[in-house]
Amino acid sequence: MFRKVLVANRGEIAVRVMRACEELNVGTVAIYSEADKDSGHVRYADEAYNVGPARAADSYLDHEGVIEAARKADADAIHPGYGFLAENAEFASKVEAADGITWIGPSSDAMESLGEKTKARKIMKEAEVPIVPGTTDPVTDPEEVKTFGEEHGYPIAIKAEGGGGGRGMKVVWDESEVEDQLESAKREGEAYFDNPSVYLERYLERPRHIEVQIVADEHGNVRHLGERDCSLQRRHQKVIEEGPSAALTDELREKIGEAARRGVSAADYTNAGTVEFLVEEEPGRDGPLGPDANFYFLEVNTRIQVEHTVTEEITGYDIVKRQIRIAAGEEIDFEQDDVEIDGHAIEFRINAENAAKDFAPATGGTLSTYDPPGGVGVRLDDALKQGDELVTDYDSMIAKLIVWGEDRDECIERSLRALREYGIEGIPTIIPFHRLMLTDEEFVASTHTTKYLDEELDESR
Ligand SMILES: Nc1ncc2cc(-c3cccc4ccccc34)c(N3CC[C@@H](N)C3)nc2n1
Ligand SMILES: [Ca+2]
Repeated sequence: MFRKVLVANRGEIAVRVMRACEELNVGTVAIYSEADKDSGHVRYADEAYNVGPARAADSYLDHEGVIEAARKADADAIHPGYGFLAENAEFASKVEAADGITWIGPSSDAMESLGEKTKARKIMKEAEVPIVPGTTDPVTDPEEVKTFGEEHGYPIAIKAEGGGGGRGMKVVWDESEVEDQLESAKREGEAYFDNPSVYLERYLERPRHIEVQIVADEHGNVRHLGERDCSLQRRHQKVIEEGPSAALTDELREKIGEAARRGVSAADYTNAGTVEFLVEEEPGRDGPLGPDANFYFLEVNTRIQVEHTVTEEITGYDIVKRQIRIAAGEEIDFEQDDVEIDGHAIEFRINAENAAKDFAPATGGTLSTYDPPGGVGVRLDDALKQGDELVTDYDSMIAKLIVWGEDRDECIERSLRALREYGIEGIPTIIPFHRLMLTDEEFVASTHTTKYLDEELDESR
């Protein structure tokens, strides 16, 4: 086991990783930028190193600065958290090459191959994981798109090979849009991902977005820890995640979980990761998806995710501790059949944004009141205390409220109670928005699909 881990991140996820280290009797090292010198993750760590000015590129994203801090602290491992350098294969390979410092995450090779969407699709196809019908090689000219359209019909998704997350997708609704959309997809690919290559997929109009949590050790053991339903999104921004998915039958759950295991094994993937799928409601069917509903591989997230907490609450496994233990060479000590999903959990991202002003991020302020909720089934992952100054140099998420209930209804009731107890004054947050969502009948009926919030919000605006 490691002696000391440097957490190359900030905020709630930095404290989350340090809590796992504490339980493993591993020392904790924080890094911070000028903007974070009084922040919670610095307070929590055994020791802390300033890595530079507020600008992320000169601090949290500075490869050499982070590795130098690990050297100074004599840390023997680095955990990247999510965001920042978590999926940066180049940084991972620098850490792999740094003597005496272990990268807590998948190998840089696995990150490389799964980060390139066409390569990932080839690997999945080989492993007999269903992929969204489309190409596994890049397309370059409009004729190829039109031929695809004749064969598969419209709409077509044109995706950037280096894309993922909420970016890098153009939807072509009919043949007349092909030239323009192909050109803009290539331009965006070049601009955002430094890679103009694009590929095609049939565009699924009302899919559910299901993601499967994976843990895999360095001895060939791969387990899935069930799924999370992230269909409630706003402009590709997740605001509420939950698990298990009310839309899946046990049979479909098993099929999707086994497909995820096969896929990551084929990619020689290790540590924690998430396999994203789109699940297509059967035409004309309502309610839970039928046993032969179609599910398709979308992409792999080669990092711990914000919403890993939902899986921890319904399975009881501490995924971050598993990451650290796997990176230290330990074998996974449970079988797939030991994994049980118990109850229901919902995670609410607490963003310092003003929902009434189109979710505009807060521009500053002091947490004059900070009263966290508590009680049965209520978990709060944050790095805040009353009186803290809001740091606005990075993303707007300041905490995560995760609620567990014996079933989804109890989880919703308990969430409403926790959101009522959660007192924050001095900055705007989206807590009122979450309270509203929990009373929305489509949410409660859990029939929403990925386009839900954009439509809902557009109507309500
Ligand atoms: N062929 C095909 N059909 C429908 C899709 C719908 C989406 C999508 C669109 C809008 C919100 C989403 C939320 C979660 C997951 C996916 C989406 C989608 N995304 C959005 C970003 C990237 N993660 C992939 N790809 C899709 N691909
Ligand atoms: Ca190394």
